[in-house]
Amino acid sequence: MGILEKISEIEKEIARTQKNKATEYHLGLLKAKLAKYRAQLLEPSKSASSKGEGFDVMKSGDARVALIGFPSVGKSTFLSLMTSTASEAASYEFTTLTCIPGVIEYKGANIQLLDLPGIIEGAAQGKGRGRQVIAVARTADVVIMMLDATKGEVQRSLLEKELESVGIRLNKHKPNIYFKPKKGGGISFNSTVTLTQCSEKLVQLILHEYKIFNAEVLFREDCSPDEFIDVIVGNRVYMPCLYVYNKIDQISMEEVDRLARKPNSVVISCGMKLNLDYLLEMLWEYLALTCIYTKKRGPAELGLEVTHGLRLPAERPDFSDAIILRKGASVEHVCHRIHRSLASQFKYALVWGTSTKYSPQRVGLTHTMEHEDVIQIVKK
Ligand SMILES: Nc1nc2c(ncn2[C@@H]2O[C@H](COP(=O)(O)OP(=O)(O)OP(=O)(O)O)[C@@H](O)[C@H]2O)c(=O)[nH]1
Ligand SMILES: [K+]
Ligand SMILES: [Mg+2]
Repeated sequence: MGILEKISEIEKEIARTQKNKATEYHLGLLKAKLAKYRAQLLEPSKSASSKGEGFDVMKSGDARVALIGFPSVGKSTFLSLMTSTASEAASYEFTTLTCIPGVIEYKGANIQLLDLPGIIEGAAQGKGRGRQVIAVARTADVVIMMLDATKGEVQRSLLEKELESVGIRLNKHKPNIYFKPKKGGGISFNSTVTLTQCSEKLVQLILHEYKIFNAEVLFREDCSPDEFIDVIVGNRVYMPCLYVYNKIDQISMEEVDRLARKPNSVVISCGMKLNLDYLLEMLWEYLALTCIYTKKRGPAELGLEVTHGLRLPAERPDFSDAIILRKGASVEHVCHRIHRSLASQFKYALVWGTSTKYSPQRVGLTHTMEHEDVIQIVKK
């Protein structure tokens, strides 16, 4: 039996097994098996033909966004609208056959936007150019799942399933489980919270399925067996995903309203250029980027003024050249971005902005920066 058949057998068995206390272990085991076979399926094949020609686009800019969706939902139209790159759009399916990069300039950041071929059900198993598309999606910071507002919700759940099956977890955080395989000592199991979905016995069963007999496991969260399997397997990608419903010019106001209220969703029309600004705002939030401006010490601050009582103006921050960092970045991150050795010469920094109580405020390397803060670094 091939792997695909094994997978479908297990999926069928899971579907027909009633979920209750008595079947809990059996189901957990089936899920562990399923994850194992899927992993085998995804192992890169040795043949060169599976390599995607035209898919190896260099990462550039401050962040990468991948456009994923069924054929003809408007991905290429969107790229051509938001960037200076033109990507062919047409009314027939599979117009786009490779990965086409463009750049969105927003709030001083360069966001790389990747247009990709449409994907269909079975993409994860290699249908169409599904595997290459999904491989690119894994490298993104945010996925935009573009949907045709005139089509039903089934497209969305099909795509979610495809991405899920290759270890991409959308809008989920990494399960808070400490897991460390050991050389001996058996399995030590602990939890800091009450567990309602996993037990020590189930955890052991799952670990045995992966031939792990010695390990330390600590649940810090009430996780499900699937989440525990994700931790064991390890190569999961936790990806923010924005669901974008395009072509709202074709549906009723009531329907637009209903879609717009869904979590993680934005409604747009590329054709009529509706709501694109709001989409950018949402995208910015999902990318969780922070712009920091630097300011040199002016002559006044260096004590060079006082000629004829004339105050020389302090140097102005350079607002044209922001340093783009991840949300939560510290002063140390800023230093590293400016120069490799700056952190080691660091004495203190002055920060103006929302991250400090006073403007400016003297801060150390561990201070957390916020969006649009201005910083001046003083060296030893
Ligand atoms: N009514 C309407 N049509 C749109 C909108 N956006 C795109 N289209 C049309 O939808 C069709 C498909 O657009 P594409 O941009 O080629 O779609 P795609 O997702 O890139 O398609 P593939 O590359 O084939 O996967 C084109 O005929 C577009 O003109 C929109 O907002 N409203
Ligand atoms: K198309
Ligand atoms: Mg296209």
